Amino acid sequence: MSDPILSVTDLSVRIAGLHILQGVSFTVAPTGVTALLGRNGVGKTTTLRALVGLTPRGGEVSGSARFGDRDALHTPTHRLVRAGLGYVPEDRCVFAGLTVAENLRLAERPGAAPAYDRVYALFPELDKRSRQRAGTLSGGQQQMLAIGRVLLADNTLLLVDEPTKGLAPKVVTEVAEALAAVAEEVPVLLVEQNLAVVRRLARDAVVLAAGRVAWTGAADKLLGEPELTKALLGVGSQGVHA
Ligand SMILES: Nc1ncnc2c1ncn2[C@@H]1O[C@H](COP(=O)(O)OP(=O)(O)OP(=O)(O)O)[C@@H](O)[C@H]1O
Repeated sequence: MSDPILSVTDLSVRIAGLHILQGVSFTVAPTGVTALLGRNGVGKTTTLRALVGLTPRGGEVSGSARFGDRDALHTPTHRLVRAGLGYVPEDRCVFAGLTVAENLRLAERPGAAPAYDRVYALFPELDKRSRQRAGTLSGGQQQMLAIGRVLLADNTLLLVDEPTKGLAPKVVTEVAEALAAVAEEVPVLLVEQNLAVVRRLARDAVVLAAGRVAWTGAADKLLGEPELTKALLGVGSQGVHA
């Protein structure tokens, strides 16, 4: 098997006196989608934020996260971004007062030609709405803008946090379809609560529990065993279809 694109070893994060991650180790394959799963509040977002150097001020991070020839935990965020690490945060973080086109322009990287063709082929809606203020887009359109922004550059790994959260079922399907297309080009570490989306997209799964990795393996194996799914995630997987 090819080398992982990301190898996380013994990642620990303490924030505000809480030992949230207590020695998390896992790898992300260089192709396809790896789902990072776990019950609410287990530390999935904390993991992604630690990987991109966005742990809240005062938080303590230790361990290592090998990304290419770097340790992501000891590399400033802007260098990681330049090295091809794309991050789509949970709250989307679009600039509400700016237009769609302006949001995209801000995401251009100096010295690299922005791939507007790729973004508009995947999300034609962004092209149509280029002059609309991002704050007036629907939740699904804002999510597309947040994903579109990272796709302007040639990334080698995307970290995507709960992209379907709060979206209507039809829009969940649209976003999942778009991510499936994205994942054909670039590997994705995906935090996702919607197991239908996980089933649709993920080949590999990593499950966090009590600050550690509780299970890793094939996503379809996890979701194909209702008792395992229930034990690890606290929810059933039956009747889950994207
Ligand atoms: N800045 C912070 N200050 C205090 N506690 C925090 C902070 N950030 C995260 N936590 C706590 O750390 C734990 C993990 O949070 P995190 O958001 O990583 O979980 P999660 O698995 O992504 O949850 P969810 O599935 O609900 O989004 C939670 O108990 C949360 O309250």
